[in-house]
Amino acid sequence: MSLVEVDQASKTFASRQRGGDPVHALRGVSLRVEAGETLAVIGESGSGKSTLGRAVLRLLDLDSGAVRLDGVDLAGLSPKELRAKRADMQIVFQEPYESLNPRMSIGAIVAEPLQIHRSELGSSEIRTRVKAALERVGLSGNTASRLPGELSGGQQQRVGVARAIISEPRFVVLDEPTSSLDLSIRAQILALLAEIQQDLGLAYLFVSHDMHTVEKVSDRIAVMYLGEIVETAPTLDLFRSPQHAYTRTLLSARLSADPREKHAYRAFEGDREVTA
Ligand SMILES: Nc1ncnc2c1ncn2[C@@H]1O[C@H](COP(=O)(O)OP(=O)(O)OP(=O)(O)O)[C@@H](O)[C@H]1O
Repeated sequence: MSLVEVDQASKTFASRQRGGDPVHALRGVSLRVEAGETLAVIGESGSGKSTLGRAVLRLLDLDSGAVRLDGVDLAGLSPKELRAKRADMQIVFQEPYESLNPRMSIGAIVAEPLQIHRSELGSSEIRTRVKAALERVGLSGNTASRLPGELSGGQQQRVGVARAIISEPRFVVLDEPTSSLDLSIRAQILALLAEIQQDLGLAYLFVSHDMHTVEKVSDRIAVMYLGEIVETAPTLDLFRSPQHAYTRTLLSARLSADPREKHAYRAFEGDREVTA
């Protein structure tokens, strides 16, 4: 049994445009995440990566399919049981500032998961743990009294990481955790995430559109294209011998993550590119 198992997950959204076609964000996606590993999910913008990350944590409901943590189907849990499971699975978002309540102190933001999942802890124990979590991510304990707007982007993302790890999860979804940051800061946050993974034995689902990043951080890579996983392989194998045409296109660096570019008109069927 794997730590996280996703079986045949499907999700369709009504179009955001009036009269538009429904969007099949996930089409029968299956994957496994083992304890302590990093599985990267890579694909261009709109391929369904964030939807998958949220569905895995049951932050949104699937139309069909199942997500299991330790073999337990999350859809079968009561709200109370799901809350308890959430201590074990957390998320770090792409835009740190948007994911932090601007009116809450950093201390209150980082303490929140403990207040939800460990309500038996007293306030002085919570303060001690918040300080330790902030220090663990390279921030001083007195950052707790500051507001998100007073911090740099990199510091804000460190707060996002502290909030994700304070409940001692075993699985964290990293939804493009560095793509809004400057290049020099990106490397620091990636190094921090790797250290924390080692220390805590965490498993990551690392959502990204950037092959260079996932090459550095992942044990295995799942490639998403139009709501489907077209290929999953250990990182080295995927780079050495990509099986699917879309993976080869991603690797050839002809493809950027910008959907306005020409590649958006490329199409892939089975394992080959179909040119119009
Ligand atoms: N709540 C929603 N309502 C309607 N459509 C949605 C909703 N959420 C996502 N979508 C659509 O589903 C598809 C997949 O979106 P998703 O955000 O999962 O892709 P992504 O690969 O994470 O892209 P990005 O890297 O741009 O975030 C897109 O076409 C998106 O517009």
